[in-house]
Amino acid sequence: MITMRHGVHPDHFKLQTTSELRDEFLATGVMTPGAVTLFHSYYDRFIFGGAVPTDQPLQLENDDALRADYFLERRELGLLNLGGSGTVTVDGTAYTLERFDCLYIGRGARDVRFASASAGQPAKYYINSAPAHKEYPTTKATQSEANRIALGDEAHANKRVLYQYIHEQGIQSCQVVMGFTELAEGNIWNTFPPHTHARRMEVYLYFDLPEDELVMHFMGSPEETRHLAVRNDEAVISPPWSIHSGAGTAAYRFVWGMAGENQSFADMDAAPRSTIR
Ligand SMILES: O=C(O)C(=O)C[C@H](O)C(=O)CO
Ligand SMILES: [Zn+2]
Repeated sequence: MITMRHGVHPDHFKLQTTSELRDEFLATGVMTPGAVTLFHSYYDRFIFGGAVPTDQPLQLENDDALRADYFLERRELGLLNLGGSGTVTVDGTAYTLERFDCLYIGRGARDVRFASASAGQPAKYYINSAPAHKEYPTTKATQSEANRIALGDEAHANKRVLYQYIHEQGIQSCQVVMGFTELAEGNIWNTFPPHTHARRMEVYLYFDLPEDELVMHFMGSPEETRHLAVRNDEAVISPPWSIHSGAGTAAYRFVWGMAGENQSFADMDAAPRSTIR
């Protein structure tokens, strides 16, 4: 079952209570052991979620909301393994994925199954999917094959490294752009100064956050910001008009995924600190 999430107008957004914002934009229970847990955002029809196989493989099930013969009939899918070793089998071909390995599965793949090597240390597959107009080849990439970008500095407590896997110069796709960012020890801020990109929506999944820590995630138009208290393995839907930044109570990692009008990572509109309210 896929949980649907509607979009809201910025004028409606600024009237929402904390509970309403959490209901609309926060996804919890993403990494539920023994289950595939998916959320469908009306922003760019982006589907995201987790698959955590334990002692039995899990299948990517079709969903009536897609009105398709199978899930990837008209879609593509990118996934990152954030947990223990596992195998993803696509139409009979098995791909072994270690932690921080990425797999892109192109439009037209009929049968996708998720397995863990050990039920005690299950794989945790984080999935991003978008409509696809063309079939690109199913492709695996390891963290060492990802494009590595060092960002930030200690003075602003935002020293971090960004790994791009599915992007214009990396794994080829129709819409999905996907990777993860890791904060250096003692650094807490991501994506600050913030930006928006009206051409693409984005989803952040925060992970590797210690049990009793949290990230205050900032969203909204630059001049009308709100925040969500986000915990480990929780995701935030970021509308195309929204900033998406966070400050943690400890270092963490987060997967970022986008879809929309283009795949130009640098196509973003900076929101200088002076404009933030
Ligand atoms: O830490 C960062 O900065 C990011 O990871 C930025 C995201 O990748 C993003 O928002 C790209 O549009
Ligand atoms: Zn962004």
